[in-house]
Amino acid sequence: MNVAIIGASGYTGLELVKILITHSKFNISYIANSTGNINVQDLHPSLQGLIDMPVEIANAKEVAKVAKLAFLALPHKTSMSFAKELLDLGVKVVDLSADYRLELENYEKHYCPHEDKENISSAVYGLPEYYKNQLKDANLVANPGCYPTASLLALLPFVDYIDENSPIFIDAKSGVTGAGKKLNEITQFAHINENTHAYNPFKHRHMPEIQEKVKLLKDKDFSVNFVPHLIPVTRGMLVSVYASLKEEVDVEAILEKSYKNSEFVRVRNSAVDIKSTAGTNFCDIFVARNGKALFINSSIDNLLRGASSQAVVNANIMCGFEEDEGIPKIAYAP
Ligand SMILES: NC(=O)C1=CN([C@@H]2O[C@H](COP(=O)(O)OP(=O)(O)OC[C@H]3O[C@@H](n4cnc5c(N)ncnc54)[C@H](OP(=O)(O)O)[C@@H]3O)[C@@H](O)[C@H]2O)C=CC1
Ligand SMILES: CC(=O)N[C@@H](CCC(=O)OP(=O)(O)O)C(=O)O
Repeated sequence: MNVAIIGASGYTGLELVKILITHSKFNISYIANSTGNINVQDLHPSLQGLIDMPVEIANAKEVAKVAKLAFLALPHKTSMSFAKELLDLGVKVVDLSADYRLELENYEKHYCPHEDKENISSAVYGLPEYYKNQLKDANLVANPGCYPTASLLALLPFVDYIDENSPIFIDAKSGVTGAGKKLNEITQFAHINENTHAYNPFKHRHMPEIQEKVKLLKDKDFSVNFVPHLIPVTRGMLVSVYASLKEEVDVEAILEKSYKNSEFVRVRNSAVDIKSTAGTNFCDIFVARNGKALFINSSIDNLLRGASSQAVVNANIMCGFEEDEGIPKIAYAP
């Protein structure tokens, strides 16, 4: 099946190219960014000798001529205009941005006015462990944010057992590629090298995404206290959830049972680390309990399980292919 990658000059766009080059069912037929006029090998020298294609100036009508599905690795706000046009032209869309992740009211409260309101309700949230059936028939998939992916996979199995009257804290740490390739002050080498800090505590736009999905999936109005941190690594994300249980339950058994059929969640018997998932679609999770105090620990690669490999898993499910077709599983460790 021919597919397009729009936003191929960005960090997640490059990861999509790398995965799709060796995918046995998807064939890259169109690659674009905002300027075009370059070969993909010159855009990304790491791809030299592996793929020889022009990079186009993104144009939905041209996509529809050559591809049946498009991956949008674009900033939010930009994505929705392309998605709307592509869907009208009969092209399936996997959107890596935030544009279709939230219900309309929540989106407009935390982002901006939405320009494609009619497609929001048909978008399926692309967390395969919880939305697989809906994904099979989807034409539009909203790929989750990297922080919500790692946080929800850790938190959801325990939602029914957590005491809602005690605060729940999600402490999350991301490598700098999480911020995309554009320059900004906090991702500059001189700032983040040998440095680390929280940002947007309790105010990050992924907090409402986590809360909304807990409500939709578990019918619980949890208030989560989400604090992201930037750490001086290129890729990787570590999440630590702290909460109180209603009673002392067997948390390891709950976790095992939740993911016993999930190939891409690995239950670990000791605290997780980011190198063991870097380069893969795995989410590693560990849980521990001290009386009623609960600690859940998850790790993903922000660019892969947090974005591009999860996007390809979603596309596999949408197109009736094996879920793990072409999906990276071997970590970059050491
Ligand atoms: N980085 C991460 O870990 C994660 C990112 N995401 C989301 O995925 C999306 C992509 O992220 P990321 O790869 O990091 O972003 P980057 O900033 O690295 O890349 C953005 C891409 O979008 C392209 N682009 C921007 N505007 C246009 C336009 N008008 N027309 C065509 N192309 C355009 C850029 O092209 P050009 O070079 O021409 O400017 C570039 O290829 C974002 O929505 C992000 O929030 C989601 C989860 C994790
Ligand atoms: C380190 C860093 O800056 N991370 C980004 C999140 C990246 C991501 O996955 O978010 P979206 O897909 O919702 O953009 C941030 O905090 O905004």
